Amino acid sequence: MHTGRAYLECLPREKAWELWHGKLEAAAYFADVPVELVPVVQSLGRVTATCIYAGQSVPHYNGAAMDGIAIRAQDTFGASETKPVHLTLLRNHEPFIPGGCYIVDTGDLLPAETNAVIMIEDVHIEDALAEIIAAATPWQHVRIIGEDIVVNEMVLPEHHVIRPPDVAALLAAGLETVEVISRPIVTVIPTGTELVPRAQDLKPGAILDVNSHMLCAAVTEWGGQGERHEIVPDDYEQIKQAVITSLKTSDMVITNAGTSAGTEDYTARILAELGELLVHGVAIKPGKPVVLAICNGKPVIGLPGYPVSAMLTAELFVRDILRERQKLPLPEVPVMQAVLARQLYSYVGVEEYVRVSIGKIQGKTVAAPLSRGAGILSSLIKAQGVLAVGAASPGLQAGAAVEVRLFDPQQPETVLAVGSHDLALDILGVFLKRQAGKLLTAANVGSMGGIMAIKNNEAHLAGVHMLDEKTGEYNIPFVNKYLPKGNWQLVRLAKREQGLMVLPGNPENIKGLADLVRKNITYVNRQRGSGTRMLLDYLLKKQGISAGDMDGYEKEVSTHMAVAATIKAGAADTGMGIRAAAQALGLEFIPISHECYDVILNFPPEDNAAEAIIGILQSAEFRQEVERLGGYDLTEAGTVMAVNTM
Ligand SMILES: Nc1nc2c(c(=O)[nH]1)N[C@H]1C(S)=C(S)[C@@H](COP(=O)(O)OP(=O)(O)OC[C@H]3O[C@@H](n4cnc5c(N)ncnc54)[C@H](O)[C@@H]3O)O[C@H]1N2
Ligand code: MOO
Repeated sequence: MHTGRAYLECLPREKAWELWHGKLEAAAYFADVPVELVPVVQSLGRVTATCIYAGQSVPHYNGAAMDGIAIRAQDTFGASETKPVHLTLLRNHEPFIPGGCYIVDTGDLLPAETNAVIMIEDVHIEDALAEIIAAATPWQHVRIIGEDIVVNEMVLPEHHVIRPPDVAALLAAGLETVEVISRPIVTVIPTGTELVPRAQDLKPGAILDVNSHMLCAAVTEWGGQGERHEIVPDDYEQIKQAVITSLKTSDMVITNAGTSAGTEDYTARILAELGELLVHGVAIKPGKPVVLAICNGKPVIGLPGYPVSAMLTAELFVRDILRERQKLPLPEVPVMQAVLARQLYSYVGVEEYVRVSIGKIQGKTVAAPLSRGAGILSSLIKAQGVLAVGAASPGLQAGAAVEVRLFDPQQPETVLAVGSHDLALDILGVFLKRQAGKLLTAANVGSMGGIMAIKNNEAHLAGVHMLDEKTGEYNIPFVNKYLPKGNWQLVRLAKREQGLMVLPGNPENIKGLADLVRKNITYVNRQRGSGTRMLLDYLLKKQGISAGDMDGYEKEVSTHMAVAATIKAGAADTGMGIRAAAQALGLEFIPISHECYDVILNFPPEDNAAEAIIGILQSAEFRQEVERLGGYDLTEAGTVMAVNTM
C-alpha cells in the first residue's frame, strides 16, 4: 500500500551525517569489529587488529656485514702501516686459534670466537697470511643478533595499514600469519522490475543494472568486500526478504533505487519496518532521496537509482563509514581553487554537486561545469572534480572563485575544450595524450559559448561551426567580430557532411530541402543558435523555401542524436544532422551540404600546445582515424584560417 507520503524531512547534509554516524557509534559499529588471521604474504593493505610482536630476533645470529676476514679484534691492536699485523688464514672447519682469521662473505655466520670483520679491500693476503695495517674495533662490520628487531619487540602497532616493507618485517620476525580487521562485507541489492543483468536482454523500457557493479567496485576501493545480490523486482515483500537475508551475512546492506516518491519506491517503508529509519531525504542534489537506517545494529542505506546520485551518495554516506569500521585513515580530500567558466544556477535549499573539467589557462585555473543530470554517468567519467554550490546560494556568476574537490590529487596538464562538441575532438584528445602527454577535457556549451569562453580566457580550445548568413562563410566572421583581442588562432578541423536523415529505404522518397514543404512530411528541427539550425535557415533562404510552409519547423531538439532518435521512433519523417548520427542509429542519409568545424586555439606564445595540436590535425594518422567515422573531410585539417595576436 502506498501512503502517499513522499519524504520525511530533507535534512542538511551535515545533520544527516551527524545522525547517521552518531547512531552507528552508539551501536558500537566502529568498536566491535570482527578480526581474522590472514597469511602475511596476502596481507598487503589490510589493517592490523592488534599490536604485532616479533617471534624471533632479526638477525637471529651474529653475521658478517661485509665481505672480508673475520678476526678477533684484540689480535689486531697496534697494527699500523709501519707495523702491520699478520693473521693466519684458517679454513672454515678449522677451530679458531689466537691470531687466526677466516674469509667471510656478507651475511655469513660469524665464526666462533671472532668478533669483527675487516673489509677485503683493507687486507693483503699472501701465503696463507692476511696482512692488515689498521686495528679493528670489536663488532665492526658485524650484524649482531637483534640489531634490527628483538624477539617480543613490537613490529607493527595496532590499526596499521600493512605496506610492502611491513610484509617483509613480519616475515623476518618469524610470523606467517597476522591478525587483521575483517573486510566489511557489504551486500548491494539492485532493485527495479525494469532492470536486466546483461546488455543482450535490453529492450525499450529495460535498464541495464550497472549500479550494483559500480557500488561493489567502490566498496572494494574503500577496503570492503562487495557482494552483489541478484536483481530484485519492485515488490515490497521480495525487497524486504532480500534485506533480511543480506543482513545475516553482511556488515552493511545497500539497496539501490526505489528511494523516491514513485508508487513502487518501497525502500524507506521497508527499512522503517525492519529497524530504525534515520533519514529519508537529504538536502543535496543529486542524491536527495537517500535513505539511512539501522537494522540489527547494522547500517542499511538506500541509494537513489540514478547512477550519478548513487555514486555521489555512496561517497558521502558509505565510504567513510566503511573506512572507520576498518580503522583505515580518512584520506584528506584534495582540493583546488579555480574560477568558474560560466554562470551556474542552483536551487536554494539544496547543496548541489556540479561535476567540472579543469584547465589552467593563461595563468588561472578554470573549472568548466559539465552536464548536471543525475543520469549522466559520463559526466563523472569526464570530470576531474566536483564543486559544491552551497544550499544558501541561488547560483554562482561566471568568474566566481570556487573550490573544486578533486578526484585525483595528481592533476595531469589539461587542455580545456569548451564549445561545440564533435567526435573528432575525442580522437584529438587521444593523439594529444600520446604525443604531448596532455589530457583533453571538454565541456559542451555550443559554438557561441565556446567563443565567449575563449574571449574570457576560460578555455584553451573551442570547437565552432557557425555559418554567417550574409557571406556564407564559416566561423571567420564570428571570431573576427567577437574576439578583437587575444592571442588566438582559428584552425580548420574538418568539413562535416550535413544532410537529411530518413528511415531506411527512404519511405517518403525525400530527395532534398524542397521536399520539406510537401504535404504529410513532418520535420524535426535543431534549437535556435545551433550550427545545424543556422545552416538550415541559410539554405532555406537561398533556395527560397519558406520555413512557415514546413510541418515541424517549430519542433526543436538539441543534439544530432536526438534528431536521429526522433526519426527512428517515427515521430518525424526527417531532420537535418551529421552523417555520423544517422549511421549510429541505422538511418539513411541524404547529403545536403558541408559545414566547417574548426577549433579556436588559445595558448600563450611560449606554450607549444597549439603547435602540437596543429601538427596532429595535419598528420595522416589523425585524418584517417576521423574520416573513418563517416561524413568527414579532413583535406584542410590543420590549416590556419585566421589569427589574432593583439
Ligand atoms: N515525483 C518525484 N519523482 C522523483 C523525485 C521526487 O522528488 N519526486 N526524485 C527524483 C530524484 S532526485 C531521484 S535521484 C530519483 C531517485 O529514484 P529512485 O531511487 O526511486 O530510483 P528509480 O526511480 O527506481 O530509478 C531512477 C533511475 O535510475 C535507474 N536505475 C535504477 N537502478 C539502476 C541500476 N541498478 N543500474 C542502472 N540504472 C538504474 C532507473 O532505471 C531509473 O531510470 O527519483 C526522481 N524522481
Ligand atoms: O537526487 Mo536526484 O539524484 O537529484 O537526481
